[in-house]
Amino acid sequence: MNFFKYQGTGNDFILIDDRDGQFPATDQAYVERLCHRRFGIGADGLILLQNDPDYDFKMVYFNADGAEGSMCGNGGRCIVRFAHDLGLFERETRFLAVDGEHTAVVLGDDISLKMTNVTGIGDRDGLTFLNTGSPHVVQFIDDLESFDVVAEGRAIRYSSTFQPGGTNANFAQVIDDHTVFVRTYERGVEDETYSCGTGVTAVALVAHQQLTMPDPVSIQTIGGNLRVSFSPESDGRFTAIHLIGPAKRVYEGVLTI
Ligand SMILES: N[C@H](CCC[C@H](N)C(=O)O)C(=O)O
Repeated sequence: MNFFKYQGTGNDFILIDDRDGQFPATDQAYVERLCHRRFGIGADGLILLQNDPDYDFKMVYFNADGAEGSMCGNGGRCIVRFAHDLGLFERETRFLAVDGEHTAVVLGDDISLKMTNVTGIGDRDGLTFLNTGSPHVVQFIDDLESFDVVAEGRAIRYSSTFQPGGTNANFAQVIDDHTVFVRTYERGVEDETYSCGTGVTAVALVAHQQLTMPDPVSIQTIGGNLRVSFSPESDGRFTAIHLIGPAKRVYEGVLTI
């Protein structure tokens, strides 16, 4: 079976064309092994591109621990690039993911991915929490470079407040009046990743609501730059949310395990 490796701002994924439905998707240990950086290909997650009768394709996303995850924004941009590379559409696409319908547009090196609407930004035991397709805590701090993202993120991820599912944890530092630097501890990878698409989306919306940062918000991550545009609604919801940034094929290979 062939596989492809893609990355979006350093969030890296194994992509498999599973339109024939042959991939053993229920074998969690196998997916985990493929994502392992010593025993496998190495990736933050694995994504299947499957057929769907009503859409250009369907995205099935697994975290590096082999379990099916909630929505993945960078993975969403990568599978759009993959579908484009496979010739499934020319400029605009409509696909199905775990959180429902998404549309996306190819803009040169960038993919603009429409994210699910956000119902509001809440407070859970003093922590800012929202769901952008995946659950995210957002915390603004002053010196993000020297911050212990793994220790602090893990404490939030496993705190009783967010059980049983847990949450992703994002730490953000304001760079200027429209730019934020973000580092994320990802559930399911159980480590800091170079970038998290649903996470930076969450940070942008919180930066708008709490710090009046205007649309669009520019985001810096360890793996590169993203932009998030959105429409704030009067009832606290956000619509027309777009995550915009690069997504690239890195290599292709043949599975021998
Ligand atoms: N890397 C992903 C997030 C995956 C979500 C996953 N960590 C979970 O909560 O299941 C992104 O770009 O949005």
